Amino acid sequence: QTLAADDIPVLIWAREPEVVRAVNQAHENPAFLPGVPLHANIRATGLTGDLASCPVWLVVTPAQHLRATLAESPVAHRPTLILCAKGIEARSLALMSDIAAQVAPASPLAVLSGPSFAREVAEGKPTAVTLACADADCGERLARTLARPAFRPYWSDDVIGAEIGGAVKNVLAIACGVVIGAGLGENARAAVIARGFAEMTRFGLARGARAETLAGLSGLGDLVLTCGSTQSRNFTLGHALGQGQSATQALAGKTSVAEGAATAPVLVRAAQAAGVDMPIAAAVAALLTGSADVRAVTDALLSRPLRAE
Ligand SMILES: NC(=O)C1=CN([C@@H]2O[C@H](COP(=O)(O)OP(=O)(O)OC[C@H]3O[C@@H](n4cnc5c(N)ncnc54)[C@H](OP(=O)(O)O)[C@@H]3O)[C@@H](O)[C@H]2O)C=CC1
Ligand SMILES: O=C(CO)COP(=O)(O)O
Repeated sequence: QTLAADDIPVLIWAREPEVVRAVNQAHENPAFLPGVPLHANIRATGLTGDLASCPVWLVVTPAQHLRATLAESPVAHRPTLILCAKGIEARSLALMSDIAAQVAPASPLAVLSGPSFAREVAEGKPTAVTLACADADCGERLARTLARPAFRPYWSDDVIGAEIGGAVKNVLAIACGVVIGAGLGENARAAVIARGFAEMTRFGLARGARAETLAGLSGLGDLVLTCGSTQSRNFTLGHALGQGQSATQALAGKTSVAEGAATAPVLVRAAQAAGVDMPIAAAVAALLTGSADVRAVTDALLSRPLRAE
C-alpha cells in the first residue's frame, strides 16, 4: 500500500480497531509494521463496505481466510482483485485464483508474487516481483500502476505458475529451516533448494504452469529468498522443528502466519492427485504432523534410489 500511495489514494481494510486508529491518526502501523512511517494518502477502515469505492484491491488475507474474507466483502462492485496470499486452501486444495473466481466471478483477477519481504518493500529497498494476469493488457496496466523506482513488477499471463511458485516455496523454506536448525549444513540447504525446485517444477508443469514462470521471480526468486533468510516466518518455523520442537510448540503464541504449515499437507495430497513425486514436501508434512522426526525424514530422503538428475 505504501507503494501505491504516492499518487493514488489508498484505503486499508484492517480487522483490528487499533490498527485503523493508528494508521489514520499516527500514519503508522505499530502492530504489524512498527517504525515505518506511512504516506498521508493511506487511510484505514474497519468496515468492509467502505471497500466498495475502491476499483482495485490488493488482497493480502492469509490463504486459509481468503474465502471467508472475500465472501464478506462488497465484491458485487466487481473490483479488480490482485491476490497476494501464497498458499493452497486446505479444505478444497484450491489455489487463490480458484477461490476468487468462485466468490467474485465478475472480478478481473491478478496475482502479485515474488521475493518481497514486506518490511523491505515498505522501507523502499529494491524489489522485483511478478504480476500475473490472464489478460496480458490488464497485467501490463496493473504492473505499470504499481511500479515505483525501487519496485519493479514484471508482468506475465501465467497466473497458475505465479501461484504455484509462491505456495510451494513456503513449504521448501520450512525444509531449509529444518536443515539449518538441525545443523545439517549448507551443502544440505543447497541440495534442498535445488531438488525442491525440481519438485516445484514437476508439480507446476503438471498443473499447467510454464517452466519460465517457475524459474522466475515468483518461483525460484522467492524460493532463494525464503530458504536463505531468518526473516522468513516459514524458515523460522522449520528452524524450530529442526531444533526438536513440535509444530504445536513452534507455532504457539505466533500472531503472524507461516503459510507453509497449512499448505504442506494439502500440497502432498495435490501432488498425489497429479501423479507427481514430491519427497521433500512430504517430509515437511510428516514433520509438521509429528508422524516422523528429523532423523527419520533425513534418512528416508538420503536412502532414496540413486537416479539421473
Ligand atoms: N509478510 C510478508 O513479507 C509477505 C507476505 N505475503 C503473503 O501475504 C499473506 C498475508 O501475510 P501477512 O500479511 O504477513 O500476514 P500476518 O503474518 O500479518 O498474519 C495475519 C494474522 O492475522 C490472522 N488473520 C488475518 N486475516 C484474517 C482473517 N480475515 N480472518 C481471520 N484471521 C485473520 C491470521 O490468523 P491465523 O493464524 O488464524 O491464520 C494471522 O495470524 C500470506 O499469504 C503471505 O504469504 C506475501 C509476500 C510478503
Ligand atoms: O513470501 C515472503 C517473501 O516473499 C515472506 O515469506 P515468509 O512468509 O516465510 O515470511
